[in-house]
Amino acid sequence: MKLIDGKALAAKMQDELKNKVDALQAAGLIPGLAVILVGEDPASQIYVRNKARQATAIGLNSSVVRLPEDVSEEELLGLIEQYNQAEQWHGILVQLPLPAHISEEKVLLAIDPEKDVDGFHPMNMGRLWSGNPLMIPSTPAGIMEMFRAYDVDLAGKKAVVVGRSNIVGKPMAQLLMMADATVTIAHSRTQNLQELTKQADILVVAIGKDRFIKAADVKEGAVVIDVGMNRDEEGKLHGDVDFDEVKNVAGLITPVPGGVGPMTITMLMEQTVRAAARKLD
Ligand SMILES: Nc1nc(=O)c2c([nH]1)NC[C@@H]1CN(c3ccc(C(=O)N[C@@H](CCC(=O)O)C(=O)O)cc3)C=[N+]21
Repeated sequence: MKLIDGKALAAKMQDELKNKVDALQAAGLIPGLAVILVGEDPASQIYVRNKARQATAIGLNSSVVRLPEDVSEEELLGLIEQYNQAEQWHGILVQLPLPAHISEEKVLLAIDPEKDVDGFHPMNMGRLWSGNPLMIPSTPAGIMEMFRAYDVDLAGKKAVVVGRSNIVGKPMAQLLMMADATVTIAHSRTQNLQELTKQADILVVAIGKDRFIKAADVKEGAVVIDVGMNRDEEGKLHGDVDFDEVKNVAGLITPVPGGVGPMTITMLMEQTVRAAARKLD
C-alpha cells in the first residue's frame, strides 16, 4: 500500500500558485476571494478560517463576511450582487449548508458563473457535463490532481463513485469519464453495492457514512479515494473508508485527515487565481 499524501501535494501546489500570484501582481492584478458565511456552525467557522488563512499565504486578497443565522434571503442575495459587481473580487464562495429559510438554489443561481469558484452554479454544472468546463467543483478537481501526481492511469479503467451529490459524486463521475474511465455511480440505495465496489480499479467514496467501506469491499491493488469527514464523539475525524482495514488491500489510498480536504481548499485558490488571470486575456 502507498499513501496519497494530500497535505504534501496541496503544499506543493500552493507554492506553485504563489508564483502565479506573484506574476499577476507584477502585472497589477491581485486575485481576490470573497467568502460569505451565514450562521455560527463551528465546523464551518473552522473551514472558513482555514480558507482565509491559505488565501493570505498565497498572496490573494480575501474577505470573509459573517452574517447572522437569521439574515434574510433578500439581504444575502443583495450582498452577492455587490460582490458580482465589484472588480477586485474574482471568486465568490457562499459556505454551505445555509439555514433552512434561505433557498440554496436561489443563492447559487445569484452568483456570477465567472466568479463561482465552487462550480456549483447550474451554468457551471451544465458546462462541465457538456464537456466544456469553466469552474470545476474543488473536491473532485483536487482528486484529479492526485491521480495526475501519482501517475494513476484512468483510461479504460473501471471507476466506481459511491455518492451522487452535486458537490462531489456527479462532477467526480464526469471528470473520470472525461479521462476515459468507465464510470459507475452508486449511492445509498444501490443494491449489491459490494459487488460493484469490488470490481473498481478506482474507488471514490463520498457517501457520508463513518468507515463504511471495509477491506472486503475493495479489489486488491485498487486506488481508494476517501472524501468522507465524519467526527466521532471524541472529536476524532474519520473517513467513509475504514482506513486501518482497507490500507492492507488498496494499492493507493488517501488518509483522513490529510487527504482530500487540503486539496479541496487549494483547488479553490487555484480557481480564484484562474478567474483573475482571465481578466488579463
Ligand atoms: N461553498 C462551499 N464550498 C466548500 O468547499 C465547502 C462548503 N461550502 N461547505 C463545507 C465543505 C467542507 N469543506 C472542507 C474543505 C476542507 C477540509 C479540510 O481541509 N479538512 C482537513 C481536516 C480539518 C479538520 O481537522 O477538521 C483534512 O482533511 O485534512 C474539510 C472540509 C469544504 N466545503
